[in-house]
Amino acid sequence: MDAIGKHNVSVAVGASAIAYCYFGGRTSFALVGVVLYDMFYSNYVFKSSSPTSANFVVEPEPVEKKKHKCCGGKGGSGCCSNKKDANDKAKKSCKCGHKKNTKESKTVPLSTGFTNKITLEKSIGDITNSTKDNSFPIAVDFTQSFKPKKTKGKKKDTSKKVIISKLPSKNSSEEDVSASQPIAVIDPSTVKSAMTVSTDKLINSQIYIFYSSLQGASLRVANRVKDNLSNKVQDLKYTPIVIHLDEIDDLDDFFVNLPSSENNQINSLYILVIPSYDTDCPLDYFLQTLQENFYDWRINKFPLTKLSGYTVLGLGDKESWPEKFCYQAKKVDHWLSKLGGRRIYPVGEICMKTEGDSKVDEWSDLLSECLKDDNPIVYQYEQSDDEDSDEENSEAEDEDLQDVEDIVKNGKVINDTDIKQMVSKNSPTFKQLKKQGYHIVGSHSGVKICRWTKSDLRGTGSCYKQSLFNITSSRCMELTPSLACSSKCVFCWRHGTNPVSKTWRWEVDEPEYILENALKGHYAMIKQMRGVPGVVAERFQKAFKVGHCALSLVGEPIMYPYINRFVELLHEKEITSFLVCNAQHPEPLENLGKVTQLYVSIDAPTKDELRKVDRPLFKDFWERMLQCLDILNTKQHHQRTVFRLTLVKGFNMGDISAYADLVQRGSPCFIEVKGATFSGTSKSGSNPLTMQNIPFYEECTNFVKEFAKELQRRGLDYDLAAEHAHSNCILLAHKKFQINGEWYTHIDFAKFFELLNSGKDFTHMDYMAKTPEWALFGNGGFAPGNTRVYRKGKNKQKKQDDSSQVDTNMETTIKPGNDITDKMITTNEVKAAV
Ligand SMILES: Cc1cc2nc3c(=O)[nH]c(=O)nc-3n(C[C@H](O)[C@H](O)[C@H](O)COP(=O)(O)O)c2cc1C
Ligand code: SF4
Repeated sequence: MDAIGKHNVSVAVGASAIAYCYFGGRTSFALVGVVLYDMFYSNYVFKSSSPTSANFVVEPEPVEKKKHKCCGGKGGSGCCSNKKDANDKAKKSCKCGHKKNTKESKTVPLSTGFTNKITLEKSIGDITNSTKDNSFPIAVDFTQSFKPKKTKGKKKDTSKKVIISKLPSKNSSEEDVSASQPIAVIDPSTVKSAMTVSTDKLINSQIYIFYSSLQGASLRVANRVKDNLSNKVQDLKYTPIVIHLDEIDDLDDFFVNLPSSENNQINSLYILVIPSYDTDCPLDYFLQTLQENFYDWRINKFPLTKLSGYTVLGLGDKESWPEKFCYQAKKVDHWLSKLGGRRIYPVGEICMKTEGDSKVDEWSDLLSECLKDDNPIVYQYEQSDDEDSDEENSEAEDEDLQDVEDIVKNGKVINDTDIKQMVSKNSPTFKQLKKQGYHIVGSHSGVKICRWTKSDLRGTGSCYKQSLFNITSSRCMELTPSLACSSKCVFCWRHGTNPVSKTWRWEVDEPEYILENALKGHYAMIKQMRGVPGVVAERFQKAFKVGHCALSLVGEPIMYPYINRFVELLHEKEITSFLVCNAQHPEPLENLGKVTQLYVSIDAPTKDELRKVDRPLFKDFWERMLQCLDILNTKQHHQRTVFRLTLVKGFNMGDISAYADLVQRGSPCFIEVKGATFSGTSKSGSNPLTMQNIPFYEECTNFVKEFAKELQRRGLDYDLAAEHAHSNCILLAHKKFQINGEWYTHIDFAKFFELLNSGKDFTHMDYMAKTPEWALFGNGGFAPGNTRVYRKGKNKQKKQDDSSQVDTNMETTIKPGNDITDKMITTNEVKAAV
């Protein structure tokens, strides 16, 4: 308002006051009306006739303003406010309008009608400036005022927050709130409704009861909860479904995308029965995935808002783990709520040692009551949730920066805040692996004598690697420096008990320690063979000098951070290295040093099939595999490379042309095709294979013949080279290993070490050896010096047919039931050997 305006208002107010005192009542109101009309009219006429009015716009002379560098209110030497005014006083604010070094908080009425409290470090200056310039509307950035405050350095408030509330319904009173709803009514205005209110009845949802279990309690409890709910809540629309978390191929199917239902009309409600383990367990991976999803910018930050609700039932042992009682259940609850899930009932914490089933029933009864209640449930969104997430975000970033090197020093963990052992001695996984015959070395490595080592010791046959590559099974040690894997292959023997992870997240043992103790463990197991009938004395003796190390067994050896040093140590002891990797870790593959033979598992030829067969943890598993193939064809081209195909009927035997594409890309020296072996169906169902999925040898040979044809049709020079019919294994080799019409798929080990010790560069072409006649494709591949044994009553006819395969050059062998007692091993021989 200008000066004239202000003057008119004063006159009007004065006149009205006098008129009221003098005339009173209506007359004074009439007078005020006349004065106001005059004021408005004269102002309008004045303005519209002004030369600077909108009708007669006169552009002001452009004045070049001096460049002013804004200090943002911080002051400092460059700030104009440091210049003194005429009275030699420092100015309080600089030209940009920022108050100098003063933080003020004022309540500013905004034109929108809201009243917001904003920190005026910036805004006041803007307003002042804008007012001077007459440039409305005022540009006030108040978005900052809603930004969660950084809480770095501030101690996290870990005290529990009550975050479930019950919205008062029209006909409900305070008394209506039953014991099953121990929850305060909250002010709905504090609720972020976009992510909160469930309007649907909970009983109309499809209930999923997830569990994770190492010893079976959680499975039992999950079923108990299911039965209780089914019995107590008559109106449940759908029967609850119990699901093992470890069996879910892709957790995203449930925790990023919700289960698909008819036209997406059915809501889902999750109940999670979660045990706790202070040792490494599959839950660690589940928790890691939830956390990663929360921080993954590609994923909607609150994917679980579409759930009608969730609740967690924790199982634990309060007596033995008082400080960590049900800690993983609480963590699961935390991440589900962070992902937008609406907690419909508080986390149950049950000590299975002291409370058990009765407490489970109590918890599930109260949950039933809660499900029956058709009042909408509200999740109270707390601003502090955002603050926490900010803090955690920066913590997570810090963790990312933490290198494996930082957590290991002389094999000891130096930052042991949350780093577990992969397989600690008191864990159920350890016990299970022991039962399966593994010798666990340190906390993440294992050795096991495979059946071919035993068989070769007894002269009853050796492994396919002897036929194809010249490995002596009785001198071979099968070892893995990482019992954990980044896949959950359907044909894997581990049946889902081993730890899984995309990256190394455990304590690390030193390579020297692993090798020394692996050899000790291996020799101890060989020693146990001394009393086994049929063991060949010479082979037994030689077995105490390991000549080969198959880095495979279970798990993913290349995940071990010191894999290169470990291989070097093997070579120093003149032990060859056969490294098998699952094509999911391109970086360590690229950095891998020389190995005797480098395998890459190609478990399926297409993205879809690979997902089904390997159930990989990585989302970009296909790209990772292709990247690994490129590395084989470039940086690692000097190595003796092998594609390992494991054929599983109904999973990966359909698309030969797609396999050929991969061969073209990776250009391996050899392609080893092997029918999957049946390792039993797991109780948990984590291994879905049955005998129907195991191909017959004939099916494997047909596949390989077609494969060779397809490769040749593309001008790729591969052909059938060798076989080990007994284990359904056939070798396709590149024709560069065929010299003068003869195959050279075997390895000259002495030459390999000679080249290695020379320090010169060498390639796969420099240490090949001739494939013996018996190993060539079509000749069966049963190694001479062995006697084939059939199980009682099985294939009597076959025994006669195969008798021709038993070589006359046999080493001293003892067949079961054969009384060549003079060839039996004496105690002295054993002592000498050990
Ligand atoms: C090696 C080991 C570690 C455990 N660590 C914890 C723990 O840290 N906190 C806890 O509350 N319970 C702990 N427990 C107890 C289990 O969580 C409890 O027995 C649970 O019922 C096991 O469920 P499951 O049989 O489904 O695997 C541990 C049990 C074992 C064997
Ligand atoms: S890569 Fe090997 S250890 Fe890992 S899951 Fe597959 S078969 Fe098992």
